[in-house]
Amino acid sequence: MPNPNENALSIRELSVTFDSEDGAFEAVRNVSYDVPRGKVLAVVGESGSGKSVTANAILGLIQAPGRVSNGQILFYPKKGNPVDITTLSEKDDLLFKIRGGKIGMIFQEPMTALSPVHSIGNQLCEALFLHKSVDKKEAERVAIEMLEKVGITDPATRLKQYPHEFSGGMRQRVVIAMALICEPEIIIADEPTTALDVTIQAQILTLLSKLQKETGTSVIFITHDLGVVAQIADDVAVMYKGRIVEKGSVRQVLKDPLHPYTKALLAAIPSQKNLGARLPTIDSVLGDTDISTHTELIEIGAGRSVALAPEEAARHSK
Ligand SMILES: Nc1ncnc2c1ncn2[C@@H]1O[C@H](COP(=O)(O)OP(=O)(O)OP(=O)(O)O)[C@@H](O)[C@H]1O
Repeated sequence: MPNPNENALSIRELSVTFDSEDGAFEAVRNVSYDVPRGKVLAVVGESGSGKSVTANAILGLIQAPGRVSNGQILFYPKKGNPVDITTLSEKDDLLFKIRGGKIGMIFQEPMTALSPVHSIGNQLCEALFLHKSVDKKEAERVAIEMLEKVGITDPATRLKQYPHEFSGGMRQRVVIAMALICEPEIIIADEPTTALDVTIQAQILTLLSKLQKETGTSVIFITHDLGVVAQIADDVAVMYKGRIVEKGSVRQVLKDPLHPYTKALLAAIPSQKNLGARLPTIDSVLGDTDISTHTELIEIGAGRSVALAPEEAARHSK
């Protein structure tokens, strides 16, 4: 499994299927994307497009009636051999090491990531005990340092407190500290600011961006908001109904979106210009455009791919 591009992770032709009495439903279809080391890849798309199911597959978290029905998820650790995560079972020690250790996770809703009955300090130290060989004193020192890094004042006192004693924004800072404390090589951030109010959202995004640059961690940032993508990401993959319909660098894709769905997502971003105006819905921008017929991604050069009719894709080829 060579890795010429220095990616931290490469997904290849991944499909995830949910079986039910009514038949099989492919929630993720033939998805391929790369997460370059030290960079931020945004995965954007509306609710139900398959962003979270893909992220769960990366962590080996697809459970029955779901299954990975095709493809590979290649993790390239900085040290050691590449691993195809789809081949690991729940009993595998390696999967345990990867989940929460090499690959950290920041969820949308901080309370799902934190236990209400344990102090913040206990939870941060527990994460360290699981993945690093440290004693209690060292774990507490690292936990205090981590809380400081995420902007929590008086960390030694805060360590003894419980999640309900923190505001929503502060709780999300704790979750970020939890995700980063084992020095993961990749962080998956699944809509990490959606549950927060707008001012706090901006603070959390700035914090994430700063920490990502300081630590050089690779990030998969899941969102439905292309506005956020512009702020935080290097590359973007746009998902629609389980497939990727366009991918490339953020600069290229936002400046010159080619797929009708990407164009519709861009039109739906609130901006200074349309402040106060009613934003168009994605369906209204798409109108009668049928975007279901061209499902294969075609490479058009400069690291960019788009699912368009071949003759149309050829017009955009560089
Ligand atoms: N456990 C499950 N059983 C059956 N179908 C599922 C299950 N989990 C997810 N799905 C389906 O897979 C599809 C993709 O869901 P997914 O959660 O990945 O979407 P998403 O793009 O992350 O949306 P959101 O932004 O709302 O989280 C959806 O149609 C969803 O209903």
